[in-house]
Amino acid sequence: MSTPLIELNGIRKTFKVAERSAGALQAAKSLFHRKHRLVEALNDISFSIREGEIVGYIGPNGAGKSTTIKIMCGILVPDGGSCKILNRTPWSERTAYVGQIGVVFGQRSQLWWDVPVLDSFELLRDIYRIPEARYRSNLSMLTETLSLGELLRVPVRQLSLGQRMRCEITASLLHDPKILFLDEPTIGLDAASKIAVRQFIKTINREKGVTVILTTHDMNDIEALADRILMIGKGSLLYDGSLQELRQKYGSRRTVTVDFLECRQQPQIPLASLHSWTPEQAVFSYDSGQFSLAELIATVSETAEVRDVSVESASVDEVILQLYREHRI
Ligand SMILES: Nc1ncnc2c1ncn2[C@@H]1O[C@H](COP(=O)(O)OP(=O)(O)OP(=O)(O)O)[C@@H](O)[C@H]1O
Repeated sequence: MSTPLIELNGIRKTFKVAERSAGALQAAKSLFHRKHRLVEALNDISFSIREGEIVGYIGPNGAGKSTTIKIMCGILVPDGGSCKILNRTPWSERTAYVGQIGVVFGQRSQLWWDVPVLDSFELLRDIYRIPEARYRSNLSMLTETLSLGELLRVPVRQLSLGQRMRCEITASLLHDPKILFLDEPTIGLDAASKIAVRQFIKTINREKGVTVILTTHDMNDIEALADRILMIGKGSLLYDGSLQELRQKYGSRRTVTVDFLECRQQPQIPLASLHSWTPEQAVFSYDSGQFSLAELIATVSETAEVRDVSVESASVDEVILQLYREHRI
């Protein structure tokens, strides 16, 4: 087995935050006696990632995802622990390191706001010292795949969010990075742009072997992309495994809608929860590990004649929510 490309061991990070008092008098007092509190953003985070993986880094708001990504990109220095990526320590070997990674922060831009997109790309070419031939071929591949076309001549501030995001992704890949860090890459995008971005991420992973680490709150991103999920909560790593394993563990809940010709009596099914009931329709949820749909229908049919049945499995959001609940985060 190949050695890990990314290795974090016991990473810790605490932020010191100034406390503000309410009211003018208290605010004036706090100018002289400033109170601080400590926010433990990361507490002993360890994981390793191999070349070619697509890893979804998930967790609720404030869990520590962005802090971890910033440490892995060399933007933040942890208080403790070690982080080796491509055999380098990101924050202490930044100059040599940044040429090997690509970074997209969905909420922040790496492009120069007032100049046409192409000027930003050319600046990046000079910063990363990308040979002209490689720059041209990468730019033409990315322009075509991400349908940039006319956008290249437009100043960044005039782009829509979806257009800008496609340009950000291009900017992060011009220098052929080995690893791509994506912090909420589909935030605010419309359905078509989300699908285009996801497909593109898959393509560069498959065709160029780029290792991808992405944080997201959109579980469809995870479903479409991630081979593996790392889940963080209150600064600690709580889950490392596949979505498939999670589905097996938490995804056995089913919602069943039963249409009746006429049901005069409230249907009762042991071990299933009845959510709603009218003489025409009843909605239940049940655990498919406990009994089968056939058994459920047979029991309901004892009460009234069944006209139609539809079943829904738990969505990825529901599966992830159950995982959050189990860990009380
Ligand atoms: N620069 C900072 N100064 C003070 N506290 C910070 C700073 N950056 C992050 N924090 C705190 O550290 C914790 C983790 O924040 P982080 O941004 O890593 O979470 P996140 O998982 O990315 O959240 P979200 O999903 O909301 O973006 C939070 O409590 C946050 O308030």
